[in-house]
Amino acid sequence: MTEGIQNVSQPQIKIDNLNLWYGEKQALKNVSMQIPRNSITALIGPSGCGKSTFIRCLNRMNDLINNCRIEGKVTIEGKDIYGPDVDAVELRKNVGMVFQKPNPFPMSIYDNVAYGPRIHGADKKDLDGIVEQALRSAAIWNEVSDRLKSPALYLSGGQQQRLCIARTLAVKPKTILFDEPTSALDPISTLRIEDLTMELKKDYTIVIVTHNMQQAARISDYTGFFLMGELIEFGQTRQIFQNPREKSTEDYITGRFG
Ligand SMILES: Nc1ncnc2c1ncn2[C@@H]1O[C@H](COP(=O)(O)OP(=O)(O)OP(=O)(O)O)[C@@H](O)[C@H]1O
Repeated sequence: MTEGIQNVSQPQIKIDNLNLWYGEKQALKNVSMQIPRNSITALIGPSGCGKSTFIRCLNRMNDLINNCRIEGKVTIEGKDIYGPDVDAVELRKNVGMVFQKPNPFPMSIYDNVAYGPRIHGADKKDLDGIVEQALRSAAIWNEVSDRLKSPALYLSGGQQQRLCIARTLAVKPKTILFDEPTSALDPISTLRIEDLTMELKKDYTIVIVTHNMQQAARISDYTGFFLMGELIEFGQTRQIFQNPREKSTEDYITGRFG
């Protein structure tokens, strides 16, 4: 990797020499990155370059995949998340994830948001407040406050995605991973999620995988460009888009390949 942001003081997430194999196939090659807190980091690159694989390493989602082997170190808030004493369920509470396709549970709007806090032992009397707060933070409260008991699957795709964000916020993570959160949404819903993401960075550290260059340029503070499992370039978004150091970065963001 070329010069980028090498030494962030107290990064929220620090990745050192991360390598990952699916069976014989190496999907991540020696990736190092430091992600500052309360920032948005966009990960871009052509299909199959390892963006989703990388983001899944940050909350150990790859643990769930057979024949997946990981080497290297991922530290979040100073703690090695692959250390022997780490509880992956607890980790995923702190490092929430929102997926490409909105995936509400087949239950009411209220129960979708209350689900996580209930599992983690929230007091029943606190649940109404937690649910309302999460729905407000995800900018959907005004649209659903009068029908909290109706099925989440009745909501539009954009509303479902904001509900999924509310569900993630309800367990009070510090970091949120977004894996192409708007690729299934129309342009208006996309802009709403983008505005929401920028709002959320006040309180959270956000990492977002996106195929949408305008989105990365619009909302992120830092951008990492991946190519065939390698992090080719990582730096401030403005620098990556206006003055990339690597020719392959420039080719990608100007649409010459990918
Ligand atoms: N569970 C798996 N088993 C085997 N190979 C996998 C698995 N998941 C991903 N891969 C392979 O790892 C490589 C990286 O995939 P990944 O999904 O991380 O790329 P990506 O950059 O997120 O792609 P896209 O933009 O298309 O979502 C690809 O070659 C993919 O086929």
